[in-house]
Amino acid sequence: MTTHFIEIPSPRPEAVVDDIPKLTLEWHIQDRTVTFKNPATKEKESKAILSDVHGIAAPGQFVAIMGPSGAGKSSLLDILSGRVKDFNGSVLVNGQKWDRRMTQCTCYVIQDDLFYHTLTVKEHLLYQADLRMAPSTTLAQREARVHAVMEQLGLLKCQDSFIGNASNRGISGGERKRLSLATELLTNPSILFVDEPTSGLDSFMAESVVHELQKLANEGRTVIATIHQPSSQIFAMFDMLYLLTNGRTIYYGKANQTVDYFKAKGLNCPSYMNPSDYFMREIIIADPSSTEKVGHLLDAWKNQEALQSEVSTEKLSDIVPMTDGANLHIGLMMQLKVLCQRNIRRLLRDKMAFRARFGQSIVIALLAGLIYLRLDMSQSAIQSYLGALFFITLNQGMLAANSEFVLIPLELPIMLREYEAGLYGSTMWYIAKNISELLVQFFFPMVFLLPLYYLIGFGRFSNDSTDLFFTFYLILSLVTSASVGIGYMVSCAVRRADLAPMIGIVTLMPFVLFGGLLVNTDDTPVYFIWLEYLSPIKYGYRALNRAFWTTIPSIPCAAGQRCAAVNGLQVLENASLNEHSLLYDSLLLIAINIGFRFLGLIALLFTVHKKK
Ligand SMILES: Nc1ncnc2c1ncn2[C@@H]1O[C@H](COP(=O)(O)OP(=O)(O)OP(=O)(O)O)[C@@H](O)[C@H]1O
Repeated sequence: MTTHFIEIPSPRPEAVVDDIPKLTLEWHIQDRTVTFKNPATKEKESKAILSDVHGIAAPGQFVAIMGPSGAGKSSLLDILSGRVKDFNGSVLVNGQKWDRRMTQCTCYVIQDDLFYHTLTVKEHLLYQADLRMAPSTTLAQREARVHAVMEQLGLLKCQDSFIGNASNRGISGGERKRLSLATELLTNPSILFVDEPTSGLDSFMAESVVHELQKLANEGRTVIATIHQPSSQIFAMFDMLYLLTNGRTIYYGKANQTVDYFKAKGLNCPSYMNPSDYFMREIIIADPSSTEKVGHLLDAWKNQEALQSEVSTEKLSDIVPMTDGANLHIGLMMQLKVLCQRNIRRLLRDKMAFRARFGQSIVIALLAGLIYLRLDMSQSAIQSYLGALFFITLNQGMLAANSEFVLIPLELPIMLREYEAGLYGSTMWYIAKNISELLVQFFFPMVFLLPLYYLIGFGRFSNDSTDLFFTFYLILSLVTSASVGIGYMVSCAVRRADLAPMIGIVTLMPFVLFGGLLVNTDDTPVYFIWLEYLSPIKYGYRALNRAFWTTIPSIPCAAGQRCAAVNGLQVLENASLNEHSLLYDSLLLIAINIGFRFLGLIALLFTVHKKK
């Protein structure tokens, strides 16, 4: 008989790990129907994406779910892993209903490997161990576990390499996939759900990742993976094959018996052809003749469907997950600490972003400093000073908000993934982000202000130039922080890196218009007054002006000349900037900052709620 398989030496049961609870998963799905709005007809439509789908996966088995595109593979995996609960039918673990405790014995390895690219492999795993492992574990135990999973998945040699991303080359695609697996293995799960572990990998990398999955199954775990176009070598590593087409099961059984099964149904896989390619071609529904052929195959499977795998006898009540069911989550303070530490480390590591922001601050400061270099105090200079102070406030506000418009949407998928894995609440992530990034909001205003202040010479007319400098610095830091608050609010609400900057600019523009220079406060239309109250630019600009002009006792005014103002106080009065004290504006900057951040949190909670 022609063989379609290549023998791959496999690390069989001698590697079985005793302390993994043995879990058998059994599913009987009558149907899963989705309702959606048809964009063409604008009508609501229902579509059955899975019907009459049954199966069983035992400990030690590596089950591959395959089928043409749209067959329902990911939908099935979502149901089996408990991510989707809206279906008719049941999913049982060792014969009992899936409960929350069991979730701790399973993991879901997603297709998109999402990481903070400036962390190293080992750092990423250590933070994950801090977040995932039971609070009763010691640091030494967590480090030992991280070392063990790195060793298990062949990541030791790249443990100190940056993970990287598309623009900063880091570890390879295969290593990223293995890192995704390693992350989930930290808690030693019994059942692994893996969504397309080989996508985007070359054949060698794909094989090495599937080999790791095979090893994990051989250790006594139940591994269920959706796989696209496996090579013959990869196909030979599957224990069980679950073939779906059009939302229905067309075959489920031993992978190495598939060829014989289909041969008996009249589909003889040609010698030396990859069996998976052959089946995919034969079970795809493309035209009326294939509809009829596939219909016969579906009926044939239905007639002989018998799930023979043995159900594990281990009782669910005896199973103690490694994460220690009673005390799964680390405390809130520990979550906050780990999230803050991780955020600070990844930000400090992002040297490119740091240099770009640093360079941007210096270049703009030098440019503005040279334009307004050592301005004299004269009637014509009043306008220039007002312009310089507005530009300084505007620049800090715009730059600070702008960078957040893009950064949060890029970070949200990582947060959502970790949130779904139950590592922390979204509020805790947001609080940690707010705290850990505060330092940055006080650093860059200093970089910007230091050269600019002395180039323009704001302190020349003051008795205490240093005091004025630090007043300027404090105001600019508060403007920066409030603008970051706007950035958080907009990006948490919009959630898309391509749209958030556009919406962000539209949000900022009214704050700029009513910032105090372009429209005199006394001339603001009544129906837009509320925008003035929310503008950090206005409070910042007004506070800077008050700090500066109160140091100007007189402005030269020649006899017969029409003078706009003869001292600083008059300038403030003419521009309607004399209404409130510096403390008042500073407190309002803090208040709107808290308000924007609070709205950002509400938007984030809404995003998370919608994802559920
Ligand atoms: N929420 C939804 N609304 C509308 N259609 C959906 C929804 N979820 C899934 N589908 C449809 O159900 C079918 C199965 O989708 P699923 O993603 O499970 O297929 P798949 O086999 O994983 O496909 P692929 O291999 O291309 O990823 C597809 O036709 C898909 O368009």
